[in-house]
Amino acid sequence: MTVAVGGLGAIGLAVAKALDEGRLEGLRLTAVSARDVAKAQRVMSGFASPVPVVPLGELAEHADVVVECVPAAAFADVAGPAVERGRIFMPISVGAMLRHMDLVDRARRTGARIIVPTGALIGLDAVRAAAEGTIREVRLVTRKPPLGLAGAPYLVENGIAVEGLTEAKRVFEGTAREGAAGFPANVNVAAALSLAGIGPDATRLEIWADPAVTRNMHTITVDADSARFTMTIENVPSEENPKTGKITALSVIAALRRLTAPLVAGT
Ligand SMILES: NC(=O)C1=CN([C@@H]2O[C@H](COP(=O)(O)OP(=O)(O)OC[C@H]3O[C@@H](n4cnc5c(N)ncnc54)[C@H](OP(=O)(O)O)[C@@H]3O)[C@@H](O)[C@H]2O)C=CC1
Ligand SMILES: O=C([O-])CC(=O)C(=O)O
Repeated sequence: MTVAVGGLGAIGLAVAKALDEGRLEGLRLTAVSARDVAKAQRVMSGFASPVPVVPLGELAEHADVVVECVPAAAFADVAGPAVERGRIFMPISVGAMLRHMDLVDRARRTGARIIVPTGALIGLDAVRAAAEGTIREVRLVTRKPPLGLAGAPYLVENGIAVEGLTEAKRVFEGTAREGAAGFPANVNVAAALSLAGIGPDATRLEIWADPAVTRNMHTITVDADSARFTMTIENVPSEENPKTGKITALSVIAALRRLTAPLVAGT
């Protein structure tokens, strides 16, 4: 299968490198997109097989699988053409996906498939299994260093300051949909959890700005007729973008690997 990657930042570059290095059996990188084309070409000069840098809307013309790794604002430029051409579309700006759920109906029509990786979160296999039965409650508590949240539209609109905090402060409580809208660069994990489980309006989210933590921490709690579980992940920030946990790119790589692997484990 051929793969195109939109965005060569913290996540996209790691994914493109894994493909270029031949670490994903049966998958080959054929195109990338970047805002700064000259920078992308410089970065790829170290690749075994550099590929064309094309506009986001053209990625789908170059590959069977289109991976979106751009800021939320550019999500639709990648997503629309990929789904329209019937590709496998892998979004990572999952908060933006919630505002474009019409893509699911379009995918049904074109034969495209939208595969949302677990990303920076944990346990979506168990959430999906539980959702085949009856789930009573899904809750996510996200705890981040205050600077990782600074500038989020919800904080700005509500005059909530996170600078100079000496103790943890709960800055948001609401639904995953409201959280994804108010914190577009921060809680993609809440959006992914909601899509795996009971949807963005029923999934509850709390966001804490906590000066005592150096990692992005996410705890999910699920109460279902089949099981009750609580899981926490503590994400090491990536060097390129401290808002993004290192495990996010690895999750995308693992999700790509299962597209062609002869054996896959996990739901
Ligand atoms: N699902 C999850 O669990 C997680 C999701 N995310 C989300 O994933 C997305 C990517 O994150 P991350 O890799 O850390 O972000 P970065 O900011 O590190 O990288 C984004 C890249 O997109 C490029 N870009 C921006 N605009 C365009 C455009 N119009 N055309 C082509 N390329 C463009 C930028 O180029 P340039 O460098 O030239 O500006 C940059 O290289 C974000 O939306 C983030 O919120 C993050 C963490 C976890
Ligand atoms: O924890 C992370 O790496 C990033 C995060 O919360 C998100 O974007 O949802």
